[in-house]
Amino acid sequence: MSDTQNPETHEFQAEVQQLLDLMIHSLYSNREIFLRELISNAADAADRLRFEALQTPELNEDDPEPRIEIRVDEKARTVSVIDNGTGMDRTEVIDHLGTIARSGTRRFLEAMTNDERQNAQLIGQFGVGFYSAFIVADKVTVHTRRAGLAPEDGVLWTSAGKGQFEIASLPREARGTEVTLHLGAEQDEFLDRFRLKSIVRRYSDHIAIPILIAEENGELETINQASALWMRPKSELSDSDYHDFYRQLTFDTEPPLATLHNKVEGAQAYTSLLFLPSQAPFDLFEPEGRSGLRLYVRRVFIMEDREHRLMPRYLRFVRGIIDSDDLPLNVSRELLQHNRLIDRIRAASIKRVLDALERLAKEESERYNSFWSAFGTVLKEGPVEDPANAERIAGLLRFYSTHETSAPSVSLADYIVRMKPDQDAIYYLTGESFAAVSNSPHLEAFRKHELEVLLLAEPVDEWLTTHLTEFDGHPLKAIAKGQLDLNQAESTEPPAESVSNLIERVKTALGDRVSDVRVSHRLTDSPACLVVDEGELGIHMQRMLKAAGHDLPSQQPILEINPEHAIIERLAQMTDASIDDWAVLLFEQSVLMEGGRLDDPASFVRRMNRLLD
Ligand SMILES: Nc1ncnc2c1ncn2[C@@H]1O[C@H](COP(=O)(O)OP(=O)(O)OP(=O)(O)O)[C@@H](O)[C@H]1O
Repeated sequence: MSDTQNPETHEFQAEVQQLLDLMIHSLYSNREIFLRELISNAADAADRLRFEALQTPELNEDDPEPRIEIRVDEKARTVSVIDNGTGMDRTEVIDHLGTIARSGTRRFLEAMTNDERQNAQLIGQFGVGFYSAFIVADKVTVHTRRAGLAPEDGVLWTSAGKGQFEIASLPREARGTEVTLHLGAEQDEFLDRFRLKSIVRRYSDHIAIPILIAEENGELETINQASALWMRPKSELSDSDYHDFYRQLTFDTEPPLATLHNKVEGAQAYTSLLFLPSQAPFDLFEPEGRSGLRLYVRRVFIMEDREHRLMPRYLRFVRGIIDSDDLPLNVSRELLQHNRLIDRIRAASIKRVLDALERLAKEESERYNSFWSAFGTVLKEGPVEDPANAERIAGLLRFYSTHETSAPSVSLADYIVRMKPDQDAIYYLTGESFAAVSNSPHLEAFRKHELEVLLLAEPVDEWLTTHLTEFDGHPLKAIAKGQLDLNQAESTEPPAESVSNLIERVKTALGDRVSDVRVSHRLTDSPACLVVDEGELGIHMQRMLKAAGHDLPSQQPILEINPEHAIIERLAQMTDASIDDWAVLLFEQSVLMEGGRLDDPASFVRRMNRLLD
């Protein structure tokens, strides 16, 4: 290419080089995916152009039909992927093909392991795209021209993937991008058209744009189906059609747990094709995770639903597409925010997903449990985010309980079936970790009375329980809050005088560390525990909020002591000054049992040693 001008050499951003090196090593056994990635970029560029041309029809020039072409040159040992999409201008080439703009790729680098298979899956999920070309090529050139610019504005990008790339001006008549791979030694299999076609069919069959290959005699053959799969009638589609489409959409290697394909006719027509994945993507909990549905209007790709307008955040694991016949093609993000049509599509889609989950829970509880272990934490955001559906979502929740400690598989309905005849609430305990809640002293009285308690140890549980206050007419009650009267008779008896005296002395010793000290009716084996008043934030919740930087009004817990415990009996008889140490120690023990931290651990140790001495 002798007529290039203004050549410049640029360094790759450090992470790009790192990514390239890692990718070449870890994906070698899966190297055919480079073609999927290049085709996917070409299709994205075509989609973008279609969208931009709605506003600016001139961008189509006189070539409005999108297409992707694969060309092989056996002599030069090159494979090219050519599109007539948006193309790139010089700045875009430098920005997009020299840096890693997306934070997802950075996280991919962090998540990389030494395990090749895992990395291949990872890379699939992150879709690191363009750079995968270097797995099979020892040199890559990109010749591109931005739609709407003059042929002289064409740009040539060249790199051997070794730290640098060159960029130069090179006129290009055709709009769009041509990526040419100069195959490395031993990559001749990718000169075989038959092999290329089978890769395209495997990975890119449902790309809604024709993918053509130039045969040796120059004739063009269309390789893929090139139709929007979701527009075909259900009866024509097999499970494997859906799976292939799902794989292309999500790069997920596992087939989906459920596929929901619906065509809604009538006043508002739209088609939705929704998938419930069977495994969680890596970025499920990232604020900018690539979750979300894709919105189409009459087969034209409009945008990804990053703002969760089509599907709420607590269902962000649902993948798929919505294709509306009635939205305007020039729909903008702002318009999406306030659109009754979108509201209706959203409500109907939520309903479809909840229906499907209920069906799965009822008919295939084991698969539902595996769904739960992948996405349960996300679904627990539901009652907070979507109060209108809170009761339905609550029915889908699963928990550990004192009845079932091996897996979180207890539903609220299961719990209700096991309730005692006079039991008036669904009991639960929240805390820092499963170990902390399942060994908590708060459970002692419940164990004694054989009352089941749900054990909640995820951070989201604190929010969940502030919003989910009843289920099926039964209130949910935190067992670490308020007074507990499981056995009315016991609690009405006034404490013995020695115990009342002890309580007064402990109160004095603890000062403003506690708001009260009282006799407990929830302990059998432990000497003391901490509780908060009904209506106050739980101890664990207070700690989480403080850790997140919230300024909370100080709420001191209540220390409850168990007068039947040997230590308390002994303390009640004690008269010397060491009672102060004992009081503080009881308090500190109780903080530790809650999974909390001591403000002054050194004093705790000294105090304990004094008493042991
Ligand atoms: N054929 C193309 N036409 C126009 N722009 C392209 C083309 N190929 C790549 N690009 C630009 O380069 C960017 C980087 O591509 P790359 O494949 O590395 O990541 P991506 O496509 O953004 O992400 P992913 O592949 O994970 O979806 C793209 O976002 C796009 O802006």
